[in-house]
Amino acid sequence: MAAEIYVISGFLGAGKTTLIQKLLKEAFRNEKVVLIENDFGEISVDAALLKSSGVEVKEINAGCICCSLSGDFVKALKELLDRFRPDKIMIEPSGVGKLSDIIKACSDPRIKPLATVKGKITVADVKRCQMYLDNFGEFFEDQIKHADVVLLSRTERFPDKVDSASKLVRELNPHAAIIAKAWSRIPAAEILHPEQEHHGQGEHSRYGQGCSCRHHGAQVHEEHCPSGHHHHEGHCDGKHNHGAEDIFDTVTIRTKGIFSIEDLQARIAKMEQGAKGTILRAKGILRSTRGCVNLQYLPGELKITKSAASGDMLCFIGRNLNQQELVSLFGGE
Ligand SMILES: Nc1nc2c(ncn2[C@@H]2O[C@H](COP(=O)(O)OP(=O)(O)OP(=O)(O)O)[C@@H](O)[C@H]2O)c(=O)[nH]1
Repeated sequence: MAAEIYVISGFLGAGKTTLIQKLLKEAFRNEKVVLIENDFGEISVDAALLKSSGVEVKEINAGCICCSLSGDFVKALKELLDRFRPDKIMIEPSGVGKLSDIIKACSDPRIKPLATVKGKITVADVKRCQMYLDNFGEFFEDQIKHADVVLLSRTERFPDKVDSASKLVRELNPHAAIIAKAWSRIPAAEILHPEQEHHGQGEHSRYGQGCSCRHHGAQVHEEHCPSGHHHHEGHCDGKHNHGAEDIFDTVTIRTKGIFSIEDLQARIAKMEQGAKGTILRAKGILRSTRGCVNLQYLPGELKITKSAASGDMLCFIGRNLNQQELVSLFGGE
C-alpha cells in the first residue's frame, strides 16, 4: 500500500515540531513512521529532539527543499520509501521553506506510485502572523495558500489575536479548514482528517462567511505561486522562486560551555538589546548546570526546558546576522 505523506509547514517557530510530537503520541503510535526534517542551518536541532522520541528521522540540511534542490529531495524520499517501507511519512520543511516546493517534489513520478500526500497542514502563530505576512509574505503566503488545514498556535496565550489571525488566513486561503482551539482539546484525527470531523465538532469553521471550507462544493484548490504564475500539476519552472538562502542568514554555534539557566537568560537578553541584524529565531540543545537543556527563542519569547537529547549547539536564523558577535556572546568555538 502507498505510504501516506503529511507535510507540516509553518513559519519560524510556529509550532511544527510541537505538532509532530502530538501526532506521534496521539495518532501514529502503532505505525511505522519516518520523519523528514529540513532545518535551515548546518545542524538540525529538531531532528535531535525528535530522535529522542524513538522514531526514524532523516535530516536534510543546508538549504531549503526548493526547486534547485528538489532532485536531491526526491532521491532522498525515494530511498527512504524503498528502505523503510513506512506507513506514514511526516515532512517538516524549514520555517522559511515553501509548502508548494514540497508538494511539487512529492508529485514527482518516482514518488507517486509509492506515496501519496494525505495532509498539507500549516501551523500559524496568531501573535506573529501579521508581522510575518508583512515582512516575509513570499514564504508565509505560500505556506498558508497551499494548506488544506491551518492550525492556529498560541491561541490560549493570545486569545485576543485569534479572530484577526483567522481572518487573515481565510483571506489568503478560502478553502482550508481553520482550527482555532487549544491544542489540548483537538483530537489528532481532526487535524489529519478534518473532512471526517467536519461539523461534528463545529468549531473549526466558525470564522469567515458561513462555511467556506474546502469540504463543501468539491472545490479544486489550484496551485498558485506568489508570482501569480500557474503551476501545471504542481510544477513550476523555478525561475521566479526565491530560495530562503537569498533572504535569510543562519549562524550555527558549537560550544563546550556549561551554562546556568540565569546565565543563558542574561546572554539572550544581551543579544536582544545589542546584537546587530534581526534575529528571528534561535534554538539549540546546550549543556547547563542542571543537565542538557533545549533553548527556544523567538522575539519576545524564551523557553529553556530540560532536554532528553544531549548536545552543544545553538542555531540562529535572521537577517544580516553578525556571526562573530553571536559566537563571542555564546562562547562558541
Ligand atoms: N504557548 C505556546 N507555545 C507554543 C505553541 N506552539 C509552539 N510553542 C512554543 O514555540 C516554540 C517553538 O515551537 P516549535 O514546535 O519548535 O516550532 P517550529 O515551528 O518547529 O520551529 P522551527 O522549525 O524552528 O521554525 C517552542 O518553545 C514551543 O514550546 C503554542 O500553541 N502555545
